[in-house]
Amino acid sequence: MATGRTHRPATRSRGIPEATVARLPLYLRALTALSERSVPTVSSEELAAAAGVNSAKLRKDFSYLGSYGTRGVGYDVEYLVYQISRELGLTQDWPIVMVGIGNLGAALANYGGFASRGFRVAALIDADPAMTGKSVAGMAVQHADDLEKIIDENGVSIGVIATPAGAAQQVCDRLVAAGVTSILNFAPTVLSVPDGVDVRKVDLSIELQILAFHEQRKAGESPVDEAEGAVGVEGPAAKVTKPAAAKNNADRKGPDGDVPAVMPA
Ligand SMILES: NC(=O)c1ccc[n+]([C@@H]2O[C@H](COP(=O)([O-])OP(=O)(O)OC[C@H]3O[C@@H](n4cnc5c(N)ncnc54)[C@H](O)[C@@H]3O)[C@@H](O)[C@H]2O)c1
Repeated sequence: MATGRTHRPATRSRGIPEATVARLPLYLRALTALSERSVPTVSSEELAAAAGVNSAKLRKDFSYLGSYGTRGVGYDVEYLVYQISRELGLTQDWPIVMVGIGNLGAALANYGGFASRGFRVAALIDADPAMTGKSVAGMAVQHADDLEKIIDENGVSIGVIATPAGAAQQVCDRLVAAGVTSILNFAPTVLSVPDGVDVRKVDLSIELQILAFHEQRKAGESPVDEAEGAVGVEGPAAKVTKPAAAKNNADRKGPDGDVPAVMPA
């Protein structure tokens, strides 16, 4: 019988804000680096700087975990690593399946960072019969016909979709019907899922488009300059004034300024 598939993140049921949940991996990454250097304690300021977060926000975030540190000493690094890992559900094994083992799927399968963070790639699945049995990242690719069986046998609750956009919804529906309750979607399409299923979307081209927007602003070429003289450019975007755009840009920066590369679906 499959295990773990009805697990919901305890963090939400315990009332930790989503924004705090989204920062926990940043703290964990910084803390893991400290732990690897055998640093025993860290101040909120040092940890905030290492995680790229404002220190007052960090203290507030940690208060949700019931972790307040010791005045003059700071936070115990090992204990915080444990606490945050537990809060994120990383103290247990999460088998994942990847569907669509083309260029991107194969690259993801070869990425060692999943396993080191507790995500075991249980199966690689592709619909192309020519891919079946092929070795990718040391695993034999399995045919999509067996998707339901593979999910059941491995107790999978997290699926990664790296198929073409046109196939993604159908793959998603099959994953969900088979018991998957969390999906990481790389395909450039919006997925419909029933209540109780979480979808996170990664789209690097959107990130590049946002960077292009800011590059354009830095170069002092706001669309409004061109729009004013251009024919047929209308709409709210063309009405943005330069100072407002500059303010928006400034608002994005600061200690928490990075827009996460993984956007909520
Ligand atoms: N999110 C991002 O930042 C990002 C970056 C690159 C690519 N992509 C997207 O990722 C997807 C994959 O890109 P790619 O370059 O690897 O494409 P690809 O064509 O190399 O690979 C797609 C694979 O999916 C398989 N496939 C098709 N239908 C399937 C189905 N129903 N079930 C199982 N497997 C199926 C194909 O056989 C193929 O092996 C595309 O949707 C692409 O747009 C996203």
